[in-house]
Amino acid sequence: MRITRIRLGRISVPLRVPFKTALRSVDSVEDVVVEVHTDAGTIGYGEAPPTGVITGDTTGAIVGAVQDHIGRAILDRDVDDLEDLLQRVQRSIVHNTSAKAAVDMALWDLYGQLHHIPVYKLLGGARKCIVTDITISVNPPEEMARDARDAIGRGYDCLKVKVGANPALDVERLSAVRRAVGDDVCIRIDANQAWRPREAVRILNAMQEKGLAIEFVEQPVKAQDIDGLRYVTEHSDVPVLADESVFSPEDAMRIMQTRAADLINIKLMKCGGLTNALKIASAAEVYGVECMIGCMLEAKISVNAAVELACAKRIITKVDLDGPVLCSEDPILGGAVFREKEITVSDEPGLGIRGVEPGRIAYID
Ligand SMILES: C[C@H](N)C(=O)N[C@@H](CCC(=O)O)C(=O)O
Ligand SMILES: [Mg+2]
Repeated sequence: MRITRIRLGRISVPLRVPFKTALRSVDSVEDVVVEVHTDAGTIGYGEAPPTGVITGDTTGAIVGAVQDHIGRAILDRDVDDLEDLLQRVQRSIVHNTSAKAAVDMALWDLYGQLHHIPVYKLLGGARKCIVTDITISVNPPEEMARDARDAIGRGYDCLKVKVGANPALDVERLSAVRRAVGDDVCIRIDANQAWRPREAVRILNAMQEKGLAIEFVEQPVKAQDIDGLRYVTEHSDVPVLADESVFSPEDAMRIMQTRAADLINIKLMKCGGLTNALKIASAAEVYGVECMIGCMLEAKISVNAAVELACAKRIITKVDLDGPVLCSEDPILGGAVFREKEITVSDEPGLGIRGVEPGRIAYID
């Protein structure tokens, strides 16, 4: 099975409500779709979101990286030479992890199709169903309490609450959310790098004193401030999960070896795809560090690839794959079934994606 063509397109999917974090505010998912075509008539699907504030990747950069570098490195080659292809993707250009992730997952998709096996089984096949949290955007406290109540009404029992936009409000925000949902709901928080280390410890301690029962805090301080991250890990009773501080497997190793965080958030868009995500998961198994599988604001093609990984590996104990359920519609055909918090992986060969609804993709030819 030879790779004959790489086709790119853009999709736009409106969100139910604006997505707001300490880093950005957006109304829709605007992603690049990658199709890797073969001479057997099969297509491998990938997707990449332009999350410039986290990965540095813009739409233009993703398109340019695939067209001018990554695509050229795999064109005319045999899908069965998977190991070589995956290495070619990673070596074709530095950085550009979202573009690499999109092509990497498309290659795993084709390899699974070639050998008639779903990717989650190829990678380990630990389970068929996972349960995701849902994100509550950072807003004034009463608005967040209302959004949290709505999420519980939709059946969610774990909330990922965004904080950090005006940190003086954060304890009040969490108090309002906890009051609104009661004690049985799991609440994790994500500061998206907004706090300074000592400020983080002060806020987390205040939340603990108020009995707000925070499961863990995600990325309390700047991505590059590993000493600051370790300071929060050592001085707060709330477990710390490293997100923006961990892109590569090397980053993950450094964090685990120096105990700078208690948990790691694996995202395909940060590490460059399933191939490096597997390395992070293996390193985490060695260190006994539980992982979360996360996503950017993404539609279902790329989140579906993350579902396959989560269903393959038991070291992934926490799931933040709410991209598709934050959207007001789903134009992607096939893949995992998202029934609000319950996600069931596809048993089709490869990643199980059948394409994008007609008229919903704008091809870049
Ligand atoms: C969508 C997911 N729940 C999430 O919060 N992901 C990121 C932010 C993604 C983005 O800005 O697109 C995170 O920080 O965990
Ligand atoms: Mg995060």
